[in-house]
Amino acid sequence: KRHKFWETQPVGQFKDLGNTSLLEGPIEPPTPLSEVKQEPYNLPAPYEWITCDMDSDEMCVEVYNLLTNNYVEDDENMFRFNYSKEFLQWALRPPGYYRSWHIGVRVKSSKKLVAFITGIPARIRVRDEIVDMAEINFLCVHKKLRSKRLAPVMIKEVTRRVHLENIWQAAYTAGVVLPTPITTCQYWHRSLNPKKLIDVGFSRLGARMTMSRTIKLYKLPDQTATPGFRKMEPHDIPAVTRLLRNYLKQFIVAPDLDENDVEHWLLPQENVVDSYLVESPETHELTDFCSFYTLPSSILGSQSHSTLKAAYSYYNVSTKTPLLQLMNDALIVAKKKDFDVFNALDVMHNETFLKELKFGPGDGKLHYYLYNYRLKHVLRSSELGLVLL
Ligand SMILES: CCCCCCCCCCCCCC(=O)CSCCNC(=O)CCNC(=O)[C@H](O)C(C)(C)COP(=O)(O)OP(=O)(O)OC[C@H]1O[C@@H](n2cnc3c(N)ncnc32)[C@H](O)[C@@H]1OP(=O)(O)O
Ligand SMILES: CCOC(=O)c1cnc2ccc(OC)cc2c1SCCC#N
Repeated sequence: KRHKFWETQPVGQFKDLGNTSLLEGPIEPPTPLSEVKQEPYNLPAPYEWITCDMDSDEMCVEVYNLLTNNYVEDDENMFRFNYSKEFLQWALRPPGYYRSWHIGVRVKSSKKLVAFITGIPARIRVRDEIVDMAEINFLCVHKKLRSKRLAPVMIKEVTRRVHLENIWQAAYTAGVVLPTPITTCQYWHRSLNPKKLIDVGFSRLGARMTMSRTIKLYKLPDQTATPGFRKMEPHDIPAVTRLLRNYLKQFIVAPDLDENDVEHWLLPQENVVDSYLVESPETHELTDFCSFYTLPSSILGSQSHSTLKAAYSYYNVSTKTPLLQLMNDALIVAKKKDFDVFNALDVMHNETFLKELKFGPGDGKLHYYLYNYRLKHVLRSSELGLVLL
């Protein structure tokens, strides 16, 4: 498959696979800032760049509407991600964020927003190296402007703006195969509302299974099982940071989170992110942690339902409570919060609980990528400690 754009980029190329003489690390050295292109890339005549100020509610609504109608759909066009406005503001304004990395394309005449791409700064550890990176996300071109090679221009422009901040690496995921994944993960789904998933056509009644038997199969207790299981609160930030930093050490690629990062990414926010921990009733020490984020999807082509309420496993740490029991408690609280499904990737230690907690494998894959950073070997998904939104 020809990748006319990606073959020009400093990313692992398919032709290099197996070439063991290539060293791990940056593919190209940084450019002197004076040599970074100062002006934006050219867009086709009718379009202009706009920097999207996500503090502006009006701008947020425009971004929300573009993504709601034009962002990622599954292969069967059953669902389309429907990130909420408050989720987008959370995802795009972490500590140290750059407004200039929130990039839109407008139609000059109508001022209509027709494309979007974002970056946020992140410290990512790769083995023993801590690398300042940009996490690239929300690349979206309006359905009516597809296949016009706009995406490469969007990507080059965000790259240019990231370079201007003296950052030379990036991390991103995609459902499509590009040069070259550092690992490929599988989505797993745990039904919480099996009747709805059957109504919309995602799940089918098992052979020799009635609807009531199916509902019973996925039924969860009303209360969590772990003594000391409670919602995370602000005063927990230092202990959660210690717990998470220590746990993530075991993975080859993982975020290097400090207390400011933990405060932003893991302090509960309604309809955005939920975090729970286990505080030992005897010693009051924090022993375990689990979290999930809220990402609804529009249900395309269903008369009976318009929105799927989905929870996505985020970062989980088990040091005393078995991960199986901790995640079952996460399922219980997600069900109580009326989620229809709890999704998880097979990253970190997730595969140790997926089958036992009645997750089923999805047919979608998620490929992880690094930009301008070569890894000697493809990673197993269990060697990955990074979850992107
Ligand atoms: C140091 C800092 C570095 C920062 C930058 C790092 C890199 C960040 C990279 C971005 C990470 C984003 C992560 C992220 O947001 C999470 S993945 C979600 C991406 N968005 C969607 O799937 C939304 C629906 N689809 C669309 O809006 C369009 O189809 C898009 C815009 C996807 C492509 O628009 P289009 O109208 O369908 O296509 P053309 O304009 O004609 O362009 C075709 C070229 O684009 C390549 N392509 C297609 N999909 C891609 C994808 N998901 N990543 C990267 N490249 C992708 C494709 O291989 C081809 O190049 P090739 O000819 O070489 O094969
Ligand atoms: C019921 C299980 O499927 C999903 O939750 C879901 C929802 N919305 C999507 C929107 C776009 C989409 O494009 C890949 C997939 C989904 C999926 S499956 C993969 C995500 C997970 N887990």
